[in-house]
Amino acid sequence: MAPRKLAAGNWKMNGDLASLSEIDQLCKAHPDPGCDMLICPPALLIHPMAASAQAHALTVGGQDCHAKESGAHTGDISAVQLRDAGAEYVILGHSERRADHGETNADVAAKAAAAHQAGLIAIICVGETEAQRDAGETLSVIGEQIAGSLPERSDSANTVIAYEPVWAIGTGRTPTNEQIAEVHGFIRGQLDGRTGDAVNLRLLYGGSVKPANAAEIFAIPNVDGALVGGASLKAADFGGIVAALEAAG
Ligand SMILES: O=C[C@H](O)COP(=O)(O)O
Repeated sequence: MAPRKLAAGNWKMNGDLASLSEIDQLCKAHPDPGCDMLICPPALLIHPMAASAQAHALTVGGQDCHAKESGAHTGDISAVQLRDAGAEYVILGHSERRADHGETNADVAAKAAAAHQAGLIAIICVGETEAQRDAGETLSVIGEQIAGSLPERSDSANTVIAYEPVWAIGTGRTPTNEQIAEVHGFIRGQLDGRTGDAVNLRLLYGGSVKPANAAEIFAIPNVDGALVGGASLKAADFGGIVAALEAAG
């Protein structure tokens, strides 16, 4: 059976305790969603959000984790600690972490292995910069990121991949449907042979997804959901994306 599609929200460094009211509204509007619904808030909000999500069909995730389980790593959070706080997923290798914190594919693979060990589902992000796309390097960059960022024993139960072209994040620009289809088809092919169940591993598209363009994006082959930034902050916007994913079936 094909896995349920996934609407994932990444709040990035936005939101506070008062923002939890958005979660209440989202859960009330979608008490029994026809897809998996996930919000990854800043770390400080994971525990209270997970507590209010407990009675609802919402899961909560982290935005990063350390590769080690514990120790002298000031300011970092381990996968085990995320799990303890109520997280079920963790986003890893987001382009903002790769750029701001110099995370390499090997770093991402080590973090993903720790996430799997802790029982978290890793959402591993890949994507090309505009310069790489213009240079015709999109597929080779993504091939390298997939090869280097997925630890051994990655499968559809513990891993999700998000394709996020760096130039589409927060810009209002999106690739053409053909460009998304090409990259998602390519990623599916790369997974074949690496995981026993490549066909079931969920591939998300991320980058300026809004209620207005969600239905069109979800109709593209091999798009199993979205990783949403700005439009995940408000219940009404994210709810519109959830509704489009439900309608896509
Ligand atoms: O993780 C989410 C992505 O970076 C997309 O962000 P955006 O929807 O604001 O473009």
